[in-house]
Amino acid sequence: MEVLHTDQSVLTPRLRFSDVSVRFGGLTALDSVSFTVPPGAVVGIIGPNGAGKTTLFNVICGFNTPASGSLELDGEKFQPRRHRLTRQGVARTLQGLGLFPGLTVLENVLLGLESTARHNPVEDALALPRSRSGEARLRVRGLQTLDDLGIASFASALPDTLPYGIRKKVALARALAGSPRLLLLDEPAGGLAHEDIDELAEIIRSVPETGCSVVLVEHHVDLVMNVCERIAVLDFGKLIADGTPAEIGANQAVTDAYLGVEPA
Ligand SMILES: Nc1ncnc2c1ncn2[C@@H]1O[C@H](COP(=O)(O)OP(=O)(O)OP(=O)(O)O)[C@@H](O)[C@H]1O
Repeated sequence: MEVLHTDQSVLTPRLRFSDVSVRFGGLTALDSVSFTVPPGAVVGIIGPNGAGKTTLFNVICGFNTPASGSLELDGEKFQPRRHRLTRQGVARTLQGLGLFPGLTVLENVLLGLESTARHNPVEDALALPRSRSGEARLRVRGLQTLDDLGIASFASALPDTLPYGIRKKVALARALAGSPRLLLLDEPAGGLAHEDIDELAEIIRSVPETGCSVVLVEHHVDLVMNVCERIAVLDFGKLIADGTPAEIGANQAVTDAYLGVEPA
């Protein structure tokens, strides 16, 4: 496949986070934080416990409203609507799995597609059930996503019967099924064995091939260093560094704040 080398700096960022501040009473969880996520890039967000990483995700998902600042998605003002996020092109995986134990793997993945499915306005107005062809299309898309992650053979299984690493992939498939523009991964390596983390790294690296950008919050620094082209570092709600993995690895302030500290 021919690879086009584009200068990312001239492209409109997939996500622009501008001067965003979030306060909880007297606590400033994010303090005028700005960074961008280029199209088709994997960007890592690291920082010690309480640095503001989850709050940053929550702003992008509309769960926390900034006191000031703004967001843009593909150059347009972005006002996240948490119940319509998938339709806005943003998907998120949770720190836990968030799978429904009573639904099969495929049914769990289809939940990720439900909210993106373009409804037929007449069917909607009359509260008619989704057409069979529409259902079939969603199932094909769900199965394709499972297949892309190498887990199509588990489509009919219940999640609790599967190893943790597979269940993690199911959660990822649910997020990817709706073909998001931006995928937020919240500590995806948590609870995974070493070999599963290597496989996860491969998957994360492959996501931009679909045109989707990734923001990765992760304590597993090796994973972040391996898969991200840029890394933003938060400490006490402030952005203390933003650069390539090599730049971040060589940054003394980052080492002091975070890299020297073994995560719990
Ligand atoms: N809803 C809330 N109400 C009050 N304080 C909050 C709330 N959510 C987060 N905080 C505080 O905001 C700060 C940032 O928290 P946040 O969870 O974003 O950090 P984090 O970097 O994700 O930490 P961790 O790595 O432990 O998940 C912390 O001091 C936290 O206690």
